Amino acid sequence: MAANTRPKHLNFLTSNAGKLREFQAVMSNVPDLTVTNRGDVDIDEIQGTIEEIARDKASKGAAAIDGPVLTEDTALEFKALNGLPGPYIKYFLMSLGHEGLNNLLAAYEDKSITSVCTFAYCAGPGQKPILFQGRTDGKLVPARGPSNFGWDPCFEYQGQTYAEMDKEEKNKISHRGKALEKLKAWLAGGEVETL
Ligand SMILES: O=c1nc[nH]c2c1ncn2[C@H]1C[C@H](O)[C@@H](COP(=O)(O)OP(=O)(O)OP(=O)(O)O)O1
Ligand SMILES: [Mg+2]
Repeated sequence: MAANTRPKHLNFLTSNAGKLREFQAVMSNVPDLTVTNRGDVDIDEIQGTIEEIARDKASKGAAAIDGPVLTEDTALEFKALNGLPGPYIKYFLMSLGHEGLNNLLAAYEDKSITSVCTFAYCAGPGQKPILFQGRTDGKLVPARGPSNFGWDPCFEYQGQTYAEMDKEEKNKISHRGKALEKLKAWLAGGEVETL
């Protein structure tokens, strides 16, 4: 896609306030870009790989609103569990809570986890989504810090949990911050790694 055909507007479909807050903090000052959000479009999420789920969600979103959309999927991979819960982390978190997530790794010495953020841009119904992915390695720990965004209190990166960091600090090193750097570079016409 030529640089001059890259979008000047992003309509981010998400019902998650934490995702939206971090997205807006990074994207609201991008030159020549406007962003909007819709949280009311219900998209059934399929089972599959992170990338399959991300593509399907963006395609369904574009069909639902009959226009261009940006969607995002977040996964949390536990190394000792060969990548699970991965894209199903939402349901694990809802059912088990922070303590239950830690219990999943009680039998394992290796507490390594990776947060994975995948933004998907779909230019309209029937168009192939373009994926921008960011990954950050960390450690699963008992909850520390404010509990206002998902599993943030349990994700430790270099001695601090995501929840203990201030917002700017998290965006600098997080899965979402890295994915948004790729998206921004692409919007500016650059060659970036997409999926
Ligand atoms: O940076 C994060 N720090 C902590 N927790 C996070 C983060 N990012 C997503 N999360 C949580 C939200 C949900 O429990 C699950 C992802 O599920 P996921 O389907 O991608 O999100 P969602 O359903 O809440 O919003 P959406 O409307 O965009 O699908 O991980
Ligand atoms: Mg979801």
